[in-house]
Amino acid sequence: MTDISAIIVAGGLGVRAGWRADDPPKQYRRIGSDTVLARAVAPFLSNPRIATVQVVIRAGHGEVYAASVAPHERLLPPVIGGHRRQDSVRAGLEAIAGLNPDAVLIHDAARPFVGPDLIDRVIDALVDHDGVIPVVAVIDTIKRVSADGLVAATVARAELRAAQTPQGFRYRAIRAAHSRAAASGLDFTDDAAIAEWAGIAVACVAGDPSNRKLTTAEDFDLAEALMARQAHVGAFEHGTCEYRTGSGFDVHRFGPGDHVMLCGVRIAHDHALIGHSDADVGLHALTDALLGAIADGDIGSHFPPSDPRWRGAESALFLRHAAGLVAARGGEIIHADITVICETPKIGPHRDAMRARIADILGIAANRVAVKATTSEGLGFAGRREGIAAQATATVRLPEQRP
Ligand SMILES: Nc1ccn([C@@H]2O[C@H](COP(=O)(O)OP(=O)(O)OP(=O)(O)O)[C@@H](O)[C@H]2O)c(=O)n1
Ligand SMILES: C[C@](O)(CO)[C@H](O)COP(=O)(O)O
Repeated sequence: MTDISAIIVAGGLGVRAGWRADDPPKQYRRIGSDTVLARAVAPFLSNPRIATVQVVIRAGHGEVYAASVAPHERLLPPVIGGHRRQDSVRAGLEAIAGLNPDAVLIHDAARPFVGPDLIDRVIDALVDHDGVIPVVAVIDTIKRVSADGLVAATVARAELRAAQTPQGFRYRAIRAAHSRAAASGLDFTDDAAIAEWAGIAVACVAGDPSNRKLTTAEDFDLAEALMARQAHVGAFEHGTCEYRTGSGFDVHRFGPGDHVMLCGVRIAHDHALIGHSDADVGLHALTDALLGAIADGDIGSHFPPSDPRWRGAESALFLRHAAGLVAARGGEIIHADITVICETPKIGPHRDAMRARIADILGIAANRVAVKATTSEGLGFAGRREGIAAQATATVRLPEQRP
């Protein structure tokens, strides 16, 4: 594969990330020192196997684009996209028709954490395949939900994968497929779907969990946390850091219901835990442990139970917020350790799912998260099965704090 172009689609607005009229779209937001778009473009420009990079922008955004991405000899002038993502991709494909490359990589501007290895994996696989996409396994159980909000079915997930970008194709084949798709009036959410529809075989390579698409406001919180953490790596490397440990404890009583939320995982049970939020004692204790480590109040001071906004809230939101506060101080979460105290439900069968969920919320590896459980031998409120308690410890590394 000798002649490869990349198309970066940046013609969306970012409505789900909270875009409002007159705001620049989400791809022009800064995370750390660079915009999302600049970060998404950079690894393609620095890959010597990619001859040209074509960015597709929205009409009227030439100025904000120019302020975001520095000129580069292999970067073509931006072209204007269309109403849907697939229209923008098509505009990019048509714009490079004169170059007629052998292959094209199509990437979302909203995926700024794409790494050089992933790009190389897609290019390597294009030698033997007409279409290649990076995929990651689906970790949550997937439900099909009907219009009335009831679960219609649980979908077997063993064969499911979440598709990422860059997606690579033989240029002429995907250009023709996009052109037919445009004429068909059908909607497609990615280029592989258009390829499949047009009869192009699409192979999969390993994606990268950190190559997330920044879609919602929470995705941006996490991205900023990641950047802040990286910015302080230098300080850590030079030994100007300190370690702190925080602890947390929480209790919720049982009431009527058919499931409990524990450590971010829904477990069928003959009682529910009662609380203002989803009453996840494990995540509440860990949230307090993180807040303790940075000496920044407790879960109640950040999310007052009197505030109706937190009624029924998913506790992942509280934990993510605490992790964001650690990151905002340039900190890194080294370890999280939760002990759940209850007679039932049994925690063992759910331990790995809990660790994976907490790791995902905190943006750290699952081997930095411990979930343990104990009964209280029939003693006390937990022993009488009146509720569940959890205690947690969190260790964080912070840049040295001056008095
Ligand atoms: N008309 C469009 C719509 C989307 N995109 C691009 O396609 C990528 C993936 O789309 P998504 O994350 O859904 O972005 P938005 O369409 O901006 O998001 P939203 O649907 O929340 O408005 C983004 O890089 C986005 O800029 C595009 O080039 N042209
Ligand atoms: C192309 C994509 O990023 C692959 O996961 C995704 O399909 C874009 O979807 P969206 O609906 O534009 O967010």
